[in-house]
Amino acid sequence: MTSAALTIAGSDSGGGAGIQADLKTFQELGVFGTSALTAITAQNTLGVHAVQPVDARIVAAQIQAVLDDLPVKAIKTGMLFSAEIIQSVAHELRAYSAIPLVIDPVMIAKGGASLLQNEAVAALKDQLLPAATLITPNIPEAEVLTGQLIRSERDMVLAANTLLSMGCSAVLLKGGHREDVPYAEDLFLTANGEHFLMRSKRIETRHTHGTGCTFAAAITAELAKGHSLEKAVVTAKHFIQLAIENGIELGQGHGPTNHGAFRNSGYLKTQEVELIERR
Ligand SMILES: Nc1ncnc2c1ncn2[C@@H]1O[C@H](COP(=O)(O)OP(=O)(O)O)[C@@H](O)[C@H]1O
Ligand SMILES: Cc1ncc(COP(=O)(O)OP(=O)(O)O)c(N)n1
Repeated sequence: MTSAALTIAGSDSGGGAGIQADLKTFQELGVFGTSALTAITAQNTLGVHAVQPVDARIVAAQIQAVLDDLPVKAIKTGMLFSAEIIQSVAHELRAYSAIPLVIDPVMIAKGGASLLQNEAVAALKDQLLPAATLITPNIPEAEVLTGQLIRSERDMVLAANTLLSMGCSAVLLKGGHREDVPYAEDLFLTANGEHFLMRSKRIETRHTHGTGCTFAAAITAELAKGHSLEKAVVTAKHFIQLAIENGIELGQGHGPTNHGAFRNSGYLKTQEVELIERR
């Protein structure tokens, strides 16, 4: 039977991030995509022009409708916007704790627009993070969640450990925002003590819109297919590397990545990703 995955996220009218990126990624990786919309953004490659949150009761109803009927094998959250929506999502997912949950704690879009209200950070930490199989913060998000500055690989390890202490089962701290190194390096750490770095060549490109959403969606799709968390994060790193490398020439700002590049490569993993076991 085909596996389904559920994304609980905001809509990006420009198609590069949010629910659109998630559904394209699910499709590319052979998983049936389902969705619960949390917010509508008027957005393009230049930035976010407007945000309209969806009523928390409608968010809950969408989640119920999907989970009541479809064979969802993994769930991802993206833009959640408010404490009310977070509360409603946490409540709905409580009965489905056996399904792997990937939380991408989306806070700020590349153009600087806020996608999570400041007063919702506490709700995210208290109500949702402890339920996560994996959280995938970027460096600014990890700094907000931990209150720690992250400027080096050592800082990444310290912050990832602080995030684990908040109750999630594993952390993938994404290093795309680090400016001190010529590579894009992400740290994976589990509550069982497993840890490794995934390092890839940093690509000089404007096509980085939706990289975080796409990466977390690829992990979710691989989990939905039954792969282990470790295998899922590695395949997803290859997926995002190829998607960035083959970015699509659209828009005037931060252009979209190419969700079809991994399939077009014959699902081949790229030589650009190196796995580094940490001592
Ligand atoms: N210029 C780049 N070249 C290669 N990989 C990148 C680049 N920018 C980001 N990445 C990778 O894309 C993924 C998403 O990371 P990041 O950009 O940090 O997240 P977000 O989109 O949430 O800010 C990570 O695997 C990161 O290492
Ligand atoms: C609707 C919506 N959700 C999430 C994001 C942020 O996506 P991300 O992958 O972090 O990429 P950038 O916005 O940083 O390019 C979004 N923009 N819109």
